[in-house]
Amino acid sequence: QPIDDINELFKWVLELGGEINAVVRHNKDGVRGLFAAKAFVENDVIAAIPAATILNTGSFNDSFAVPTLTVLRELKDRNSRFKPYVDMWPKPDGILNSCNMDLKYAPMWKSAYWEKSVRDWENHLKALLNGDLDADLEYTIKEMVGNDPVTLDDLKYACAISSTRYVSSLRRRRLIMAPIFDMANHVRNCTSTLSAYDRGNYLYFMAGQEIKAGDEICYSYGSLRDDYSVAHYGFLPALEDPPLLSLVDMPGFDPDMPYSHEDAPSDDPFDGTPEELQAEMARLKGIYNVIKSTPDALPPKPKGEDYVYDLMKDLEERRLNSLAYEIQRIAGLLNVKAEL
Ligand SMILES: C[S@@+](CC[C@H](N)C(=O)[O-])C[C@H]1O[C@@H](n2cnc3c(N)ncnc32)[C@H](O)[C@@H]1O
Repeated sequence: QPIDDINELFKWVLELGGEINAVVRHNKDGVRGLFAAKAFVENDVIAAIPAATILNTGSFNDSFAVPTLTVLRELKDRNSRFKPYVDMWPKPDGILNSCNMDLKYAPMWKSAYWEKSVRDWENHLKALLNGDLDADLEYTIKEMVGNDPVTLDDLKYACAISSTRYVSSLRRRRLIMAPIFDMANHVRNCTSTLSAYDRGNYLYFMAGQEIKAGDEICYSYGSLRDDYSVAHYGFLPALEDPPLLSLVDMPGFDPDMPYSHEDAPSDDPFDGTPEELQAEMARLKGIYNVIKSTPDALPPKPKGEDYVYDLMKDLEERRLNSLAYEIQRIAGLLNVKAEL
């Protein structure tokens, strides 16, 4: 995630009437992020982003093809009016989520749900490329990008860019991509907010509390569980204490219910009658044993050689730790010894 072209982006946003009280640099983990250029108190404006710089990537009801093709259109258009913004998007090797994860990693999920999800994304994007979905789509590839050649990798990249960067505002119920704001990295309990898009033609990014000059500015992408965060954003959030079960390992997880940030699963620890606790402990042990006994699909690699491999192994370790923690907690309630 380079920062060479950041001045062009800032210049463009300011020329179009924006205000930016932040700078972009890499944080201690090497991740590009947004940092306070001055001290803020609650409700101070971190950035005022003019409407003319915001990319509208479709409605909540549109298919995945709309944000994907909107981003692809701007990537392919040499005269895009969003060029200073497009130039700051991560390059294909600097972005990862289910849209562009190589299928060789799919078995590393050790979860039927997530493995299917990654394979489904590839199949959707292939169907989009082949025109198999045209009759069901809001826009076809040709309608959006004309005669420029389009590859599966182009679609995977555009899909990953849009789905890791769009946001919605309370008033304007669209998927929108807002420069500067979208440089803020995730912190689960971050209090900074995005205005509803109801004051003038600006989207305001506002401090949720005091922020010291030079501190990294965060935004909460929601209550991301580790597995959900890897699938949708390609990173593991800060470790929680006590550890949180992965989304797919939670007692109420229903593979047929789409996940919604507004209705995120509860963090309240499971409780019930001794029979219910016994059943829950057995369910968790079952998952734990399946993960432990599933052989790795890829040969071991030294740490630091392959980002995706390391990420998937770290996710597996976190999953096992959170399962072990929860099994032990329930065993404590039942006054029995947890055998793992
Ligand atoms: C909206 S962008 C944030 C800005 C991004 N770092 C950039 O330079 O373009 C979302 C992406 O940033 C990265 N990211 C966000 N929060 C992160 C965090 N807490 N730790 C590591 N990477 C994070 C992930 O790659 C994610 O897909």
